[in-house]
Amino acid sequence: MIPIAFLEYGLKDLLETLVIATMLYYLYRWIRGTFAIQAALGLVFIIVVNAVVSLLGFTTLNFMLRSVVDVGVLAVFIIFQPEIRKLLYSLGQNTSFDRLFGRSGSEGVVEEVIAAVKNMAQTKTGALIVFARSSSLQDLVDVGVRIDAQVNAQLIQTIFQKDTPLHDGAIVIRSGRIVAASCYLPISQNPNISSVFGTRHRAAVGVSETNNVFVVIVSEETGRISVAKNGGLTSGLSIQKLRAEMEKSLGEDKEEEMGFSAEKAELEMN
Ligand SMILES: Nc1ncnc2c1ncn2[C@@H]1O[C@H](COP(=O)(O)OP(=O)(O)OP(=O)(O)O)[C@@H](O)[C@H]1O
Repeated sequence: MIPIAFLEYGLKDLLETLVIATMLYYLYRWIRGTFAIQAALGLVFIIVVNAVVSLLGFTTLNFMLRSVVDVGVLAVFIIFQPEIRKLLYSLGQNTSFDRLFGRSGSEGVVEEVIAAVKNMAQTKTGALIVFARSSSLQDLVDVGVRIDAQVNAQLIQTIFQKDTPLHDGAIVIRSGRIVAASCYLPISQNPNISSVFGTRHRAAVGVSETNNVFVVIVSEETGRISVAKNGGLTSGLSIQKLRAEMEKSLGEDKEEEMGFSAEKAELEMN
């Protein structure tokens, strides 16, 4: 034990401090760049003002602010609901055995998707392709149109062909198969997404905020290729860059660890 003023600080305390510091660091990384960080700053501001008011002895103001802080715990759960859901999702997913693809065949899937994306980008055919783990996104798949087909470039292009019944919404790929089309995804409320992106891109970011997914988007307006993961969006990818991103995020090495790269994609600001 090392005495620090009136405190006895031992090895156990040091360990506890390190655990708390690590938790806070990861919490910050989690919510960095999201709406939650602004809400967190707002809460911290109220707590600081409350402390100052209390020091100055303003009793009525102190009572009012304390009441606000008292309901803060409930507010935290409401404000951070998407982040908490994402945390619980990923904890559950990282302990489960399911994987993005079976051990074999993932390379073929990547090549088929790349071939489709290349053609759709050239012809400016809008597309939204979600790679999910084997038992995830069931609620979204259920409201889409069940397909259960091998991943094939021509099939993907046919699904996203304008004026066909299935072209609206997203396709979901799980365990190397297209499981559904016309899936409706949650739209991101992140205010940092540039206004040049419409609902297709916001839906891609939205589904990646609370699920461990990798999403490929082709813009109908510009033919631009983008990817979304971990609540971030990277836009204007070349086919080579897309292949690299897919291999990095869906590749077997990462798959061994956690299925997806934990690295956060940059949120497009322009
Ligand atoms: N919540 C959603 N889930 C799945 N797909 C969606 C969702 N919202 C919109 N889409 C798809 O996006 C299309 C509309 O795209 P919109 O033009 O609004 O977005 P965008 O990001 O500007 O895309 P683009 O660059 O292709 O125009 C819809 O026709 C539909 O296919």
